[in-house]
Amino acid sequence: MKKYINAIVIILGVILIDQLSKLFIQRSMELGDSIKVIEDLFYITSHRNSGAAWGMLEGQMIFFYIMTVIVLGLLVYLFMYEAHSRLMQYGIALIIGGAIGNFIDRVLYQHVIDFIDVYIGTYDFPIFNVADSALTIGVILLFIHMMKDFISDKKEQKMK
Ligand SMILES: CCC[C@@H]1OC(=O)[C@@H](C)C[C@H](C)CCCCC(=O)CCC[C@@H](CC)/C=C\C=C(/COC)CC[C@@H](O)[C@@H](O)C[C@H](O)CNC1=O
Repeated sequence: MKKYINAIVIILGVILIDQLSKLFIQRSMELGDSIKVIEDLFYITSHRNSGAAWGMLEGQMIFFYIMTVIVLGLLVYLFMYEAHSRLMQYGIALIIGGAIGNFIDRVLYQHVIDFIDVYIGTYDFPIFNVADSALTIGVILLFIHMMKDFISDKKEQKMK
């Protein structure tokens, strides 16, 4: 039962922070406005994206609705029947929160509000948001969990 409470707190927390940050950007910045936070590294730039990462599948809202519902269904199943480690539970909760955060934008505005603008060297990484960050961190946690599983399986095989 505790794992559900932790997950619900994480999911609601991600959605709240994501939606509040997007609301702030909508209310206090014009589209295209950019505020320097750290010179040549980190800017807050008001941006909209009607696609997925890197603007893929621009405007394909029906695809995004279907994809997100499938992703969410899969993740809930995984969480209920396969998530035994906290790492996996937290990873899945972060991805669910991020997916819902962007889903709310897509349903309300048919685009996603982005504002985190970072430069890696001279490369201007695609502008993203809190939901994307939660999604990406969740994906990384799941990946670490899978690697740990893989390594421990290898060790067990060696001991046999
Ligand atoms: C992060 C997933 C993207 C997010 O997927 C979602 O919503 C999910 C729930 C539903 C999609 C309909 C389906 C996922 C497609 C897979 C995908 O896209 C593979 C991506 C890999 C990823 C590693 C996991 C890299 C990183 C991306 C970026 C940096 O993220 C920190 C760039 C973000 C900017 O392009 C920004 O404009 C994007 C905009 O905010 C809309 N966001 C989405 O579509």
